[in-house]
Amino acid sequence: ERGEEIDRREAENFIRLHHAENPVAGPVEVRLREVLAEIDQTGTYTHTTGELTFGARVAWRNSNRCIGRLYWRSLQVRDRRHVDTADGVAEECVEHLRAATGKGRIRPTITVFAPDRPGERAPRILNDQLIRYAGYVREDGSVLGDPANAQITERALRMGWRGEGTRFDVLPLVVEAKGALVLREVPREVVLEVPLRHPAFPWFADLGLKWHAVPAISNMALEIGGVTYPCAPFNGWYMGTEIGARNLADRDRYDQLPVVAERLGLDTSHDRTLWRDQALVELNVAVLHSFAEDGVTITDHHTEARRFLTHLEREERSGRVCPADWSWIVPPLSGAATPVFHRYYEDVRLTPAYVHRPPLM
Ligand code: HEM
Ligand SMILES: N=C(Nc1cccc(CNC[C@@H]2CCCN2)c1)c1cccs1
Repeated sequence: ERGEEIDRREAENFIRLHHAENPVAGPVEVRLREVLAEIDQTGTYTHTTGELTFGARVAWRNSNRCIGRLYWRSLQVRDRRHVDTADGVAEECVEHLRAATGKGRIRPTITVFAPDRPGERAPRILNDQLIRYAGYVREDGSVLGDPANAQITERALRMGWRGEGTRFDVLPLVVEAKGALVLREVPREVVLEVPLRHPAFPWFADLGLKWHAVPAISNMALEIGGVTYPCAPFNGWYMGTEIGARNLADRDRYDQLPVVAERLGLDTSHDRTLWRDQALVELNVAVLHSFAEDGVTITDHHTEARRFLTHLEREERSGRVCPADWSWIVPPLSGAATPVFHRYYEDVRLTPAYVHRPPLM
């Protein structure tokens, strides 16, 4: 079958956007004629590397749930559209982590693999992120590690993988392409981690908590001008609250608030003592302090909120709408203590875009 028919209007809109914002790309009519002719002949068209790079950056600029868009122009784009085997994709994901991590100076990077082609499905990474901690479900239903990753952990175990059995076992990549399913360990040298300690409480280090430096999303598709790239892992750096207010705090994640509150000597007998809130703050202080002390890029929610409003004002000065989803932009800790809380946004959907892929059946 011809795969989904490329929407000619989407293609034309994107080519016009590219030329409007990049005059160096030359006369738009010439490129438009080429693209529309290629669609007529083959049912799709191939982006130039320049178009792909611009498209990936604008898709970030259009991401209405992202607070970190101020640096959208600096996204590093690794054009790997010629890579379409499971082994090739796994290898390039490892190289992506090496390139993006540095020694802690994290570089926002995306690797774009082969798109869906008429008659040939694109490769897919089954992990939600390139670096994830295993979640082992035990007989009594409790989970050792990250409960959010129980399903992919189960799949990896069924495929023969074995972890060390700690709370922070890095999962292998599971990649599917051309009907093959491949398991690939992520080499330790490309997995930078930060052990968590607190500047004022020596006992904090004894909790044995740590987190990985690089968040790299591998379960979203990149849509540019009617072409879908289902396999396009991208990374930035963390905002501390993601680790301290969600990953380590949520009850269906590492559920560490009661542990931290106990060690703080708080009265946890009633919510109204706000023991959860006090534990949250100290957990987030520990995350920001540990990353900064190890020279690993991270941002706090106050700084990031200010940067986002700077970005929004710049976009409006450029005559563009800056779409934003209030419920995702406002941080999960101290919302009203940040400036992004105290205003409205336009939650429109623009393309190019990063979209959630339909779940694999
Ligand atoms: C450079 C530093 C960056 C920071 C600090 C940042 C921060 C964030 C945060 C905190 C979220 C909400 C995540 C959640 O609550 O689970 C988010 C969402 C998002 N970010 Fe960014 N981001 C950054 C870079 C990027 C880059 C490089 C891209 C893509 C090229 C990107 C695309 C997105 C998208 C698509 C979402 C929404 C995800 C969804 O709908 O599930 N961000 N960002
Ligand atoms: N800092 C980051 N955080 C981030 C961005 C997009 C998506 C996610 C993961 N979000 C999924 C979780 C689980 C449900 C709601 N939040 C994290 C980045 C990840 C990749 C680039 S920036």
